Amino acid sequence: MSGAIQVRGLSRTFHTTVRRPGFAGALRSLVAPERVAKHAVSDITFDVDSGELLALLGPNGAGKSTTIKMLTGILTPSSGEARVAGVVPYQDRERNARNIGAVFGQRTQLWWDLPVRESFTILRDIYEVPKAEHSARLAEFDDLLALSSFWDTRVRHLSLGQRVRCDLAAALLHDPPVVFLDEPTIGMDVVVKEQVREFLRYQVEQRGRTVLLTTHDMTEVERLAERVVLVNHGRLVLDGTLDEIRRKFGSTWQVRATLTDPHTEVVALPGIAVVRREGARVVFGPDGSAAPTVHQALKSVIERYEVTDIALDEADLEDVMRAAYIQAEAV
Ligand SMILES: Nc1ncnc2c1ncn2[C@@H]1O[C@H](COP(=O)(O)OP(=O)(O)OP(=O)(O)O)[C@@H](O)[C@H]1O
Repeated sequence: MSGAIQVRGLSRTFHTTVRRPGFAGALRSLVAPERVAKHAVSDITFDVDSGELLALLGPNGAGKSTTIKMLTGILTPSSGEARVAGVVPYQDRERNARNIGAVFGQRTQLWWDLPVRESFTILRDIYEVPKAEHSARLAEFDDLLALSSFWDTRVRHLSLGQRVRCDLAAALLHDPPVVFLDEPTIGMDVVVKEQVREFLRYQVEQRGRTVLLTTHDMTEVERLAERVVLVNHGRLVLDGTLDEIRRKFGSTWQVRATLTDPHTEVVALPGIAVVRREGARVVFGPDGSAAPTVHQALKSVIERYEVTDIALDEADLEDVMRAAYIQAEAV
């Protein structure tokens, strides 16, 4: 196996009892409970390379959180195997905890009644971070996340955006090579979201951390991830770069060009059809074959024709992912 995160045939089934409706049903359930199996994650395999940010996407209930819980050692898989920085997380939780940072957007790992500063001191002692390193790291986090204005505020009094910024800093205080983020920016305003994204980009590009992120925010995916893994009903349905996914599911782009010479002969280019022509104005689109990305198409048109104006319409990532989900439903 290679990669900072290695997932092989990972599965997790939950067994729950269901209550039958009505009084008689409730009585029957008490005597003879009906057990149902929920396959939350089924036979998932993927790798995340060192220094890569991967977005794990999928509709509600697809199995993203369950996957992250297995990789952070909170849950044990029913079958399959995972390694995070060389450690099997659910077998060696303590070693795994030293190698990873985790933020679950809805929950906090900070001490509710303590000021932020004290929470950070406790974490410093737990992870045995030398004092000088701790101070240097806090200064870096403060620079990127502007934490110092609420250092002395009790965690319970922080706003959501402030609290998640503190959680991010707390998760990275012991310098873990691998970071798991489950919907880190949920409910944040756009300014704070951008601040968090900037912070994550810095952690990946400058600090070489490996990040596995789940989100329903497609702007976040576009800004941060090069590669995405899409799960649906617990199964992996797609693993590819954003460009590959756009090519597969988002073939609705158009390039609109105005030619310098309206008499230029216009022909189709590889993968690109002429959708419409009105004098100098030409609209190009994908020809249905292995179509290029909108950016490749733009380059081909500019290289081939002399134009006075060029514009592009691209299916946004929400549309692309919707098409991917719909196709996945049909499988
Ligand atoms: N402890 C549990 N017991 C029983 N079923 C569970 C348990 N945890 C999760 N599930 C079920 O497993 C499936 C996957 O849930 P999971 O939380 O992993 O989805 P998700 O992709 O993270 O969804 P969301 O985007 O809504 O957070 C769901 O059908 C959920 O109801």
